[in-house]
Amino acid sequence: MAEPILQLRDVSLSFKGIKALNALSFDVERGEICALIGPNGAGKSSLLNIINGVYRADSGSVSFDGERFVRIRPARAAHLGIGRTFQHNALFRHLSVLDNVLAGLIRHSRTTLIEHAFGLGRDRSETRAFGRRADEIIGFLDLARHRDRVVSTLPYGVQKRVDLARALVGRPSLLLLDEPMAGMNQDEKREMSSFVLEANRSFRTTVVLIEHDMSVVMGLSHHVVVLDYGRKVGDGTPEEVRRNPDVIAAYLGTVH
Ligand SMILES: Nc1ncnc2c1ncn2[C@@H]1O[C@H](COP(=O)(O)OP(=O)(O)OP(=O)(O)O)[C@@H](O)[C@H]1O
Repeated sequence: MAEPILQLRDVSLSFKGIKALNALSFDVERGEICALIGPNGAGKSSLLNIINGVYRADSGSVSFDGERFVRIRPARAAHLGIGRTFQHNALFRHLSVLDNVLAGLIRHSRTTLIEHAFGLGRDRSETRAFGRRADEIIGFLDLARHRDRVVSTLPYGVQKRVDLARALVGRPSLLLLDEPMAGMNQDEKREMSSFVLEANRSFRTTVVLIEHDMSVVMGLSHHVVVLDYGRKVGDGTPEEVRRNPDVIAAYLGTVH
């Protein structure tokens, strides 16, 4: 069997005595959509922050694409192919959709400061290539009619799609989505789900997403991992997790 794209082994993290993650281990298979669920404060965002290097685990390890690390710098994570969106979108609100999507390529630039300053060959060809890639992803996410609009003037659901475009334009092999559907109505959630699924299928992007809406999780994911107080209480297919009594007690049975 192929090696999982992501392996977490005994990952622990504390904040001033609060155990955000407690000896957490699980695998994510290449090409799957894996949902991370659990009550508020269960440790889901902290885990994404460890995978893309925003936080350093106190102990344990993460292996991505065969490379094992305890701490990885965010720039290195992006370079290796880990893309990320944030819970509260971190877009440049006063810039256009196109400029925001192009910002997702900054870490992929090979142009030096000198080449950039003097508009030398590599700068010009890179600029053209980046423009093409940005337009491709803008088209893919049905954002073409918004391409030159300032982000702050767009509806919330469209802004979340711009955030997805910015994360996808770097062609990540692993895409981490922190509540991509938070605050959306049902139509917007359906639309966003179909774009996540399309990205997974068309680009073979492995997806790890945090989501609270169980109907979205059950409809979209191949694999569900359930956290409660930093511990794993469920790990399996959506059906297995739905039937797991520990999960029902920890999460599905509680008002969220
Ligand atoms: N930077 C931080 N400083 C201090 N405590 C933190 C920090 N980040 C997370 N925590 C704590 O770690 C625990 C896990 O938080 P985390 O945000 O990872 O949970 P979550 O499952 O993503 O929650 P939510 O669903 O509300 O986003 C919580 O007790 C939280 O208060």
